[in-house]
Amino acid sequence: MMDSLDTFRLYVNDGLSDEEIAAQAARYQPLAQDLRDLIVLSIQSRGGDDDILAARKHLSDAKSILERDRETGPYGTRFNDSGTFRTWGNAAIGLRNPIAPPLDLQFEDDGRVWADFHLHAGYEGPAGFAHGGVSALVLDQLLGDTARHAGAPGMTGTLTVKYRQPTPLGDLRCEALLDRIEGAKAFAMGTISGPDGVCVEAEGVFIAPKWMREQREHTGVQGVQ
Ligand SMILES: CCCCCCCCCCCCCCCC(=O)SCCNC(=O)CCNC(=O)[C@H](O)C(C)(C)COP(=O)(O)OP(=O)(O)OC[C@H]1O[C@@H](n2cnc3c(N)ncnc32)[C@H](O)[C@@H]1OP(=O)(O)O
Repeated sequence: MMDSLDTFRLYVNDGLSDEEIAAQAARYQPLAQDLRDLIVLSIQSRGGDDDILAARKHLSDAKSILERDRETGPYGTRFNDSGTFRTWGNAAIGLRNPIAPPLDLQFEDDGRVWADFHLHAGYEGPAGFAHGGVSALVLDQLLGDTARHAGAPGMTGTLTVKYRQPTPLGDLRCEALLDRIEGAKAFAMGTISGPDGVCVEAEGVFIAPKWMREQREHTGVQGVQ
């Protein structure tokens, strides 16, 4: 089990300049998008044996190239001296993660957090609709980031999800607000909406873990992102 020390090892100031970060984003983001396209093609291709074998050979070559120089393990949270944070492996917002829809969260001054996003055919649960676990993933991230945006970052303690109507695949919007903060706990609520209105509602409790609260007491620093 990871303890708080292990967690801190995944919070790294890697000293990159903002220019270097922008160059990395420009390099790796298109790769994640290509892989997202491949996820959809894996489901939708009608290729025969020859086409699929040929495509797999290209993918195998791509894997060999990408393996030449690589890291191992999770990406963690990286930041630099100017305070640019990167969670590029994150399953919901990670710029380098093709599993992420991704959510491009918008943070408003009034505390509201929202994103327009797209769920492709790879997020299917019931025929033609989004998997309920994927909706929960989106809402967990959205509400967690809403708590963080309000200055109360924390781990999800409880996420309550109410599925009002099936969520169609395709273009969707999610939005959330902070409800209140009580000590170590921040309460946020939000929705996912499709063309016919709200499909999913959620409430979440985000809790600053004990070690983070102790760190705050000792250092006065609010904690990690
Ligand atoms: C690495 C760290 C960075 C964190 C900063 C991240 C910020 C960046 C945000 C970006 C957005 C990410 C969005 C994705 C977020 C996930 O996906 S997180 C992953 C899923 N969640 C987890 O794995 C959490 C696992 N559980 C835990 O780590 C611990 O049980 C918790 C939730 C941190 C609480 O532990 P604790 O600090 O020891 O709690 P404890 O002192 O016993 O209780 C504190 C208070 O919380 C209440 N409480 C405790 N557990 C619960 C619960 N499960 N439900 C409701 N209330 C509870 C207690 O009753 C108590 O209330 P009061 O008595 O103060 O009224």
